[in-house]
Amino acid sequence: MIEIDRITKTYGDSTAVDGVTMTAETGTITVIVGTSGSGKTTLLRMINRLEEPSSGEVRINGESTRATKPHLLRRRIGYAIQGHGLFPHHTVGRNIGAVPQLMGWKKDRIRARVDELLSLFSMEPDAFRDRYPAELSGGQQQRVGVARALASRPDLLLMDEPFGALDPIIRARAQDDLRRIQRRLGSTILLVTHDMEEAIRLGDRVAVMDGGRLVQHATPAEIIAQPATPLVADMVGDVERPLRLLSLIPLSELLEEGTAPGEAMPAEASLRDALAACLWSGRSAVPVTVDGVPSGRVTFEAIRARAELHA
Ligand SMILES: Nc1ncnc2c1ncn2[C@@H]1O[C@H](COP(=O)(O)OP(=O)(O)OP(=O)(O)O)[C@@H](O)[C@H]1O
Repeated sequence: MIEIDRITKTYGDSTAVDGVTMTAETGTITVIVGTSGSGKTTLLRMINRLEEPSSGEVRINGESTRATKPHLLRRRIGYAIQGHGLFPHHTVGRNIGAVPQLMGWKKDRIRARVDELLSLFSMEPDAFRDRYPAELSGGQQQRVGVARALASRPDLLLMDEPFGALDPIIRARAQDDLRRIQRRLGSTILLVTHDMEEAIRLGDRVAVMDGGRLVQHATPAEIIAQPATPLVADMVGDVERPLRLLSLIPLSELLEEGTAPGEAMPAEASLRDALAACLWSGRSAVPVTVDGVPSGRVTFEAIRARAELHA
């Protein structure tokens, strides 16, 4: 469990983080979201003591971070940043194995860990282990950056805009991967983003920062249903944009051949209605009629892909 206890950071007269208190349970993802300058990065960097708090403290599993030397603390806490920060002259394998090596793991154990992580991120170990970062695509570099941060099974993984540089479609895949791997490994993650949609998609809990303060800390469903401040409401409003756009597009646009179970919908109905029908009834597609005649189907996957184009 991570306990952030009345933590504050001031620079001269200005307060970057103002008395933030919150708890993150082990094995969960907490997403810290807020506009530029709201103090997210400063809050994150106080957890691994890249910044020292002006007051307050952080406890990891009951132990104050002040009790551990910063460089030792940082070996226990993974850190992944936008633009991945890979060592350009080291292979993918050496990059991922960097922290285990510092911790004195045996070669075989490091190798096994590197291969396990590459496989988890859908990168064939034999094909990628010995490549250099420059020989990878942006998305692959980003995955290696996250794999490196996870390599030593840290108590905690801090991620600062880890997907900020990725285009929206790859980004959605990267988020899905992270979620799957986090569940599999049981990692505890604190992730910073300015993107409320990412927060809602990834977070077990979402922490919204505004002007250095924590203005809401709740589940994604609570944030959507009961935004605590007008700013949170605005941020949530942006998320609905893809949904609003789906409500303007008729089923006829994504009509494909095939059948689907359940009640049919007319081709003039909106993608939003079909999405709701799929989610509500647990179907992966709905049958569609044109002028009352069964004429094919629209799949959940196709709607989702379309929504992502507008994200
Ligand atoms: N080293 C520093 N010296 C002085 N002021 C700083 C320093 N670091 C951050 N600040 C100020 O603290 C405030 C919070 O910055 P921080 O980087 O934590 O915000 P953020 O929410 O992460 O923003 P962004 O999304 O733009 O990265 C800002 O007003 C920033 O200018």
